[in-house]
This record gives sequence, structure tokens and C-alpha cells, in this order.
Amino acid sequence: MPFVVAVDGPAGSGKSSISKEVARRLGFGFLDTGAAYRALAWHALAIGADTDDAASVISSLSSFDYRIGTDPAGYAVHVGEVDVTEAIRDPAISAVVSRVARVPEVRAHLIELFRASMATTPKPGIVVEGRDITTVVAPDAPVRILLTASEAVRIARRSAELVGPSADTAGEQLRRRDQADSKVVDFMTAAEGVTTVDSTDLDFDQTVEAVIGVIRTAQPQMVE
Ligand SMILES: Nc1ncnc2c1ncn2[C@@H]1O[C@H](COP(=O)(O)OP(=O)(O)OP(=O)(O)O)[C@@H](O)[C@H]1O
Ligand SMILES: Nc1ccn([C@@H]2O[C@H](COP(=O)(O)O)[C@@H](O)[C@H]2O)c(=O)n1
Repeated sequence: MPFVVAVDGPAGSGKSSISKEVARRLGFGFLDTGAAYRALAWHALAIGADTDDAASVISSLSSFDYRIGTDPAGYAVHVGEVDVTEAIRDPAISAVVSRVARVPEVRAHLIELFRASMATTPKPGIVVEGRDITTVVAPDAPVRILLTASEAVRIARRSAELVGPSADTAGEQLRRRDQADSKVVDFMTAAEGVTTVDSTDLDFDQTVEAVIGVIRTAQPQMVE
């Protein structure tokens, strides 16, 4: 297994953008686990499954042909032959993804895929981000981080990315998603041995440096 940096946190805390940049600077791979839950939600809708019905969601797993790259310089997400990299970011997917992610059979299936991706990364290390990486997917990772920021700051950062009506509803959607997701896994408080990085008062670069600082403290030889 490569050197694993596990990063969890609530929606909009910067998990994917910060983790990707940390991976790029350290020459590590990067695994966005939320992309798999989003891709499954996309697939379930595409084949007409009922995302409110666990049995229907579980049945969609058998035809879920999922691939994601781990190169932080540019990764694509595929379901079968379809490139869904952009489509899975649509607010319509964000609105239903928690319903898919709450199904235990889905989590068990995807966690196997994550562990296989981690094990086969060609890089010396991999930054893996999500909600349950520090506690369930890679609880023995040598570096485990809870990346957080105040809700107001997270909503402001997310809204700034969007235009039109989506920007107005981004806050409500982010709150609703965190509420639903936190019934399934606890990503609001750091588990024992997990280091919290609070980016509320840090800019992007300072946050990247703070995360690299945690890695440096744990394993100086992994950070040049
Ligand atoms: N410290 C920071 N300062 C300013 N902007 C930031 C900071 N960290 C992240 N951002 C910005 O906040 C936005 C949300 O970040 P990102 O998409 O990485 O969050 P996330 O935790 O992966 O969200 P989600 O779980 O909803 O996918 C992005 O526009 C990102 O560039
Ligand atoms: N480890 C994870 C990662 C994600 N989820 C679910 O997927 C949704 C989308 O994740 P993003 O990181 O892309 O926002 C998220 O809202 C969770 O429902 C998860 O359960 N576990």
C-alpha cells in the first residue's frame, strides 16, 4: 500500500481542491471518493432507478461500470463509455447523492473500489478525500486530517463558484447535504488521532501549506 493521506470534512470545506493541490505538490496520487457516490447517483438516474428506494439503488450497482483516474493533474470520471466528469457536479446530482450514499450495500461496494484504487496507484503516496476516509476506508493511514471551515465561509466559497439561481440556493443545498450525510458518518468532529485543519481564516495557499505541514510533522521524509 502506498503512503496514504486521509482527508475528511463537510461539504465545501475544500477537500477536493486542497487535496488535489497537496497531491500535485508532493507528487502523490489523488482520489476523490465523492465522485464515485455522485457517479452512482448519475447512473441510477440514467437507468431509471428510484433513488429513494434502497433496493432499486442496490440493483443499479450490478451495471455500474465506474472508472476514475488518480492523477491530480487531470482526472476523468467514466461510467461505461460516458465521461461524466462534469455531469456529476450538476446541482441535480448533489440533490440526490446523499440518498444513494446512505445505503450500506453501496458503501461496502464503493469502499472496495477505493481500496483497490489506493493499492494500485503508481505514485509513492495518495491523498484520499471524502467523509469516512479517516475512520472507515483508511483508519490506519499514517496521516489523517479533518479539513473544516465555518459553515458561512463554506457557503460563501461554494456560492462564489456558481452563477444565477444556483448561487442563491447553494447554501441551503450544502446545509441539507451535510445534515443528511452526517446521519451516516461523523465528519464534523475529528476521531481520535485525526488532526483538524480549520481553513476559516486561511486562504487557499495557506490551507495547502497547513495540510503539507501536518504531513511533514508525521513523515518528514515524504515532504521534500
Ligand atoms: N482556504 C480556502 N480559501 C479560499 N477558497 C477555498 C479554500 N479552500 C477551498 N476553497 C474553495 O472553496 C470551494 C469549495 O472547495 P472544494 O470543492 O474543494 O470543497 P469540497 O470539500 O470538495 O466540497 P464538496 O464536498 O461539496 O465536493 C472551491 O471553489 C475552492 O477553490
Ligand atoms: N467518503 C464519502 C464521500 C462522499 N460521500 C457522499 O457523496 C456525496 C458527494 O461527495 P462530495 O465530496 O463530492 O461532495 C456526499 O454528499 C456524500 O453523500 C460519502 O458518503 N462518503
